Amino acid sequence: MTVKSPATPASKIDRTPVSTPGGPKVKEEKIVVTVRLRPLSKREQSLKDQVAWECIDDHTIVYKPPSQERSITSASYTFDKVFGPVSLTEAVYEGVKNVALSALMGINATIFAYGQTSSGKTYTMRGITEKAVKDIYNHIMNTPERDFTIKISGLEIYNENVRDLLNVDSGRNLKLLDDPEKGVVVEKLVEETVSNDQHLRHLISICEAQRQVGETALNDTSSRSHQIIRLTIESTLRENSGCVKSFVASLNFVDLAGSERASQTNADGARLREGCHINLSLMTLTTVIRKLSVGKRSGHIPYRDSKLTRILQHSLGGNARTAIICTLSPALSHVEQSRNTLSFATRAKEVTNTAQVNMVISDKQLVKHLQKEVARLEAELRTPDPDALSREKDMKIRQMKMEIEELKRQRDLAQSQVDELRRQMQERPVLNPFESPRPVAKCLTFSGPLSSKLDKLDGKEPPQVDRTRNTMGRQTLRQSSTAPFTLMHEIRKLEQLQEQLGDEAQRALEVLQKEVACHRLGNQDAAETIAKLQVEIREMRAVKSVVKQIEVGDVVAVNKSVSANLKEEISRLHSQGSTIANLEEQLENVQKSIDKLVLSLPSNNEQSDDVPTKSRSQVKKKKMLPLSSSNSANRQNLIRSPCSPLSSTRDVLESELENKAPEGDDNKPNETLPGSEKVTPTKSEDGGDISSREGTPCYHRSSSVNMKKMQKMFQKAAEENVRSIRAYVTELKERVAKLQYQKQLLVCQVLELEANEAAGYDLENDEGATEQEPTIPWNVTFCEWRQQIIELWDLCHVSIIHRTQFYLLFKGDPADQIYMEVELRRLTWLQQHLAELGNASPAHLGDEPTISLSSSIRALKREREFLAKRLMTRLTAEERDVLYIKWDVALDGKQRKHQFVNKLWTNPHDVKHIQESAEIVAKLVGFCEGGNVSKEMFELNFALPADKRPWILGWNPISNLLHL
Ligand SMILES: Nc1ncnc2c1ncn2[C@@H]1O[C@H](COP(=O)(O)OP(=O)(O)OP(=O)(O)O)[C@@H](O)[C@H]1O
Repeated sequence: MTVKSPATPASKIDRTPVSTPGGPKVKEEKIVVTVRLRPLSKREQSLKDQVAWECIDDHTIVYKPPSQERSITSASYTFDKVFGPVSLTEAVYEGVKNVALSALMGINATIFAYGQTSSGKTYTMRGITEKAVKDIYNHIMNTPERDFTIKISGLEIYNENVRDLLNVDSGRNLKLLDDPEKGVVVEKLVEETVSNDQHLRHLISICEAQRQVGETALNDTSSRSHQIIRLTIESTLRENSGCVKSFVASLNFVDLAGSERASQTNADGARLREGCHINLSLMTLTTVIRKLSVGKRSGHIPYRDSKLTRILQHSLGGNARTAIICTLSPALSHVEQSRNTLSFATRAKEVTNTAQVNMVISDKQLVKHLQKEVARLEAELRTPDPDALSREKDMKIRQMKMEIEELKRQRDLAQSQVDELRRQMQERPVLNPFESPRPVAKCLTFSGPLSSKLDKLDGKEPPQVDRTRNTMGRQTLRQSSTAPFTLMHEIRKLEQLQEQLGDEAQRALEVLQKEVACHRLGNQDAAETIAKLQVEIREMRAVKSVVKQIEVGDVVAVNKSVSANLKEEISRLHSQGSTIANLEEQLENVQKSIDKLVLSLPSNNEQSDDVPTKSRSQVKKKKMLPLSSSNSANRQNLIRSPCSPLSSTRDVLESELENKAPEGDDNKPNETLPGSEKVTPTKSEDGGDISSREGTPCYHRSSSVNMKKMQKMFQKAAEENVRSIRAYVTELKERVAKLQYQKQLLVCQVLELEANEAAGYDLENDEGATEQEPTIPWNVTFCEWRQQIIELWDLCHVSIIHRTQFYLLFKGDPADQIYMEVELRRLTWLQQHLAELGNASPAHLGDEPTISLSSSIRALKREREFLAKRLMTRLTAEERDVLYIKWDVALDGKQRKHQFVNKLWTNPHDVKHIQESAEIVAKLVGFCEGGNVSKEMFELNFALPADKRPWILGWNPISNLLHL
């Protein structure tokens, strides 16, 4: 049943155009032009007309006159597609299908047929319309998520009058109106809503039936009007989506009347009049096309000169995709008309349209939607739907179940990680520096991604690195794709090792305490030192307990939630930073105390020749007595701990035993050890009774020869002990520094992991890819990393003193890997940071320094000025001249020193240049290769990564020390 809605003609649809986000997407596109050459008609055949045209390929049609017509110039025409006499309408439709179906996506489309009378326009357009209708409905069937509404209107322009083909009663001449939004609209034109494809076909057939047709000499059923069938296709996402925007577009099927010659059509009377109107409007169309083909800005386009061009204005160089099918008769008798058609087609090829997706909000639709929504809410308020409530409850329960499952999974994962950790810890007993046969440095072993690296630090394994470390960037991302838990796991392990390190330090101090205890009895300075050390030891214990408290809390936290925010984790590490710094400070103090203690040792005192005899004898007594006591007190420990930092004293002690050195116990002064002879008090060197003079009954008697020997022996042992302790403390410091690096590395990984997550990297895939990468030797990686570092230094305008220091210190030792990696990561981050920042001023946060390209360049300039000054003080005039000559600085040039210094570290790709620059800067600054600069100076500040800036300032370069 036909649903007519005369009250809502196309021109009256209530709609508001809506721009697509970011403005309408306008697509410029040329009109699609195809040509269809029909077979000779029966009439033409009967007149023995000849075929004058041939489609030589899919795009080219050629005029091929019969032999007697050779005088006429042959010509060829090329189009988007040409179809020969045997081509089916299906094929022709395929050539314009895309244009037609654009209307389903909100893009206006027009397909029209142009050609002389009887060339096959109606024949072709019928087929095209039929196939388009079929495809439209197929699309609707396959797009259930959208609601489609199709409306149809039909009109003809007959003798320059517009008629409604669906409502012939509306009048013979409908008015054209200019709508500011929609352009030209036809007043009172009926637009019928289509219920289905059959309905649409039916309505189309009504239009065709209503069209003016007349018989001419060329065509029994010649269309005497231009026919426009317009489908308006609107589609909206289905109601429950809540979307009120719709695609809306019109699809025009235009079957033009054929151009004709009165002489050929034998028209007279009405036919002649029709022909005149037809030709007139087609001429306007041709003019419009011609003008458009040379560019839209070529002046006035006479759209208004005919109703046809007015109505089709959007389709001609406007907001529509347009396809023109030019139909041709192959007959030689129509060659001139065919040439005209091809000429029109050639012009049309050059016309550019600007189609865009049309979206509307229908006010009615919007109001309807809102009304529905209000009604639903009201209904809900009045009577809450028990089903809806229970559905909601079910959904929540399902959600909670899923969350519980996820939490369980995370808990199990955490548990398995903890178990694994435990297992590893059991397999690898905690190393006691006093019991382990291995050097203490070997305590730094890790499992997981860091383990190999740290093992390599020990220099045990062949120095090979993962290829993914070959370069930063993508490889780094892969490497950093460690799961958050693994990272936290690593952090925990580091903390455990840190605690272990604290224990070692503590034990070392205990030994030290015992060691120096002997001095208390005989040396005032030593006694003070001991007191100080004891305070330090207490403080260090306090530090350790703080660390422990934090760690215990965190282990619980880890078990509670594996997916805890990694940033919080880093904040926590940051808070520990000061604790670690305290520990280091304590170690520093201990070392100072030890230095002081060494100075106070008898050997140092002995060197003073001007010590009065009595004092010297007292000193001797003082040094002798406590030493014997000390060694006896510590002997068991030392013998038990062959690899302790005091292990070097072992030989001494053994030799002492071999020499049957006197033994005793402070607590059992009068007892002799089992098996030893009971000795009587003896005179000391100066003839006095030691026990009586010192008032301490615990000293062993010996001959003066033995005593001397013993004194020397114990003195030597004491010196060695203190030296060992000092070395050990230094080592501990280094290890603390390394731990700091490892933590920093983890922080980097966390940052990268977060960045990766934000960027949506498929970490698992990346990990998979990483596993397949073969490993490459460390020396190769080192060279690559160093080159990258040098280039990044240059890009980021890093201090050249820092570069020099770093370059000279890290030369490829596998143990340097961590320093190299941290530097590379730091610089990579810095480069990105500077690139992101551009010329913008960096924000200030509190008192912390800011980094920008300009500030870095300024700092580097200041540094070069400093070095230029040093050039004058550190080098002789001759040395300077040699350098000037070598570095191409004119000896008589102005500002030679600045010129020279400005050349240092400027070519990151020249190895020789880099090496020489480093050597010169080292000389100017006053440090030699690996000399007075320790790798520890590259210790990183452990800073909160949320800000990140302290990290990029992280190194403590010597330039800081120089207060540049
Ligand atoms: N490709 C074709 N194959 C076979 N027959 C065709 C083809 N094209 C057209 N014809 C036939 O040629 C005749 C004229 O076709 P048609 O009426 O479509 O021409 P027209 O261009 O619409 O003419 P007019 O402008 O006078 O209306 C018809 O009988 C039609 O069946």
